[in-house]
Amino acid sequence: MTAASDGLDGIIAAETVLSHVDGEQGRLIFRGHDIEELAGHVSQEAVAALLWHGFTDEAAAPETISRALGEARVAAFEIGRPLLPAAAGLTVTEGLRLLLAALPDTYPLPHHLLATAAMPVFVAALARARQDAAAVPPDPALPQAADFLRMLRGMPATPDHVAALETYLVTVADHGLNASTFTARVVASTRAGVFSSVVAALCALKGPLHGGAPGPVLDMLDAIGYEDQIEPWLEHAISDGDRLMGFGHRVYRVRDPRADVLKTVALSLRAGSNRIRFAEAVEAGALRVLARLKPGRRLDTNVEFYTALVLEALELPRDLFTPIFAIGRVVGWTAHIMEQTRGGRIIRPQSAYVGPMPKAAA
Ligand SMILES: CC(=O)SCCNC(=O)CCNC(=O)[C@H](O)C(C)(C)COP(=O)(O)OP(=O)(O)OC[C@H]1O[C@@H](n2cnc3c(N)ncnc32)[C@H](O)[C@@H]1OP(=O)(O)O
Ligand SMILES: O=C([O-])CC(=O)C(=O)O
Repeated sequence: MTAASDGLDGIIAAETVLSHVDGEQGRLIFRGHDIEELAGHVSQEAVAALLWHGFTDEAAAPETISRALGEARVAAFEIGRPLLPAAAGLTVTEGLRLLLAALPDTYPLPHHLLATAAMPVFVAALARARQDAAAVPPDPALPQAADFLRMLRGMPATPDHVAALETYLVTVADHGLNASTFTARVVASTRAGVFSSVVAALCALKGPLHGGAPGPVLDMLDAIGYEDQIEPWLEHAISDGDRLMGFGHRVYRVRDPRADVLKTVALSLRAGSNRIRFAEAVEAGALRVLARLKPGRRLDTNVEFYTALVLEALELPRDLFTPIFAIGRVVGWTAHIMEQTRGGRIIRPQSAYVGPMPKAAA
């Protein structure tokens, strides 16, 4: 047997038509479209139409999907609202895990639609419940991004906020075989169903090394505080063995293309603000420090650095960042789940046993 690959690095574990991450060129393609062609130009529903195409029975037009998601948000609200008291005392991500796990496998709506629609409904209701505010019912006529902000805030969001969130949700919709998508595909490969696969994916996303990085990015900016502290603070963090959140990637050896897409969004919301200028200085300092202290590894900015600044500019609380990532990524998860269950075999790699062998019989 060959040696194990640490972290499955470089192992190709699935064929997919959904997305391609070109780590050398810094390019991300969704089904034949560069991310720059989609983000800021199309709706989340249009990306769902693109990624789900061929896996579902319903017509793939974005308007049809928008209507179906609207109806599914109403259904999700009916399922989730009575369960909110059970989430008291949990974080929003933990509450989301609980409510998603309660989606019944027998529910008579297409499960990829209900899982996708449930995300904004549950996140908004859980965030409001935390502040003793009543859940706001969905408006099925709105697109997901606009309805999420409306359900969260209890009032319609401004067009610039809706557009910024929409761009973010499109940007993070899919990303090859990242940890959460791989998890979704493993669970789907056992035929456990869409809801179980999505719950498992959310659990993988929750970790700080994957979708949990943007909140800590802001914590890092706050902790650094002043321009003259940037490099000393970062050097100290690395010498303590910490990782700089928002930097490094398993696949990209150059800058993550989504960083520039989201930097443009952050600038559009907060042009000329001290916060963005400071973040740019921290980014530049981090790249210098990483090149100096980790010379063997090409570490660059990843999607999470400017995600943090976009979500902060949208005045969203830090503990909602991971669940909001899930509102975008569920489109990719469900597409991969459907792709995996179309004839894919159970995912079952092997391990190399390095433990002791039984003692020979005396
Ligand atoms: C949506 C997303 O999930 S994007 C990723 C979000 N996560 C983060 O931003 C967290 C910070 N980044 C990281 O922890 C990593 O870069 C990961 C998890 C994203 C990728 O990890 P891997 O490709 O497995 O890199 P690996 O863990 O093998 O690290 C290789 C070397 O680079 C170093 N390194 C990698 N990322 C960083 C970082 N952000 N800061 C400091 N050092 C780093 C490691 O310490 C290691 O060096 P060492 O061998 O001297 O210890
Ligand atoms: O691809 C990865 O490993 C992590 C990532 O950037 C994502 O999931 O968007």
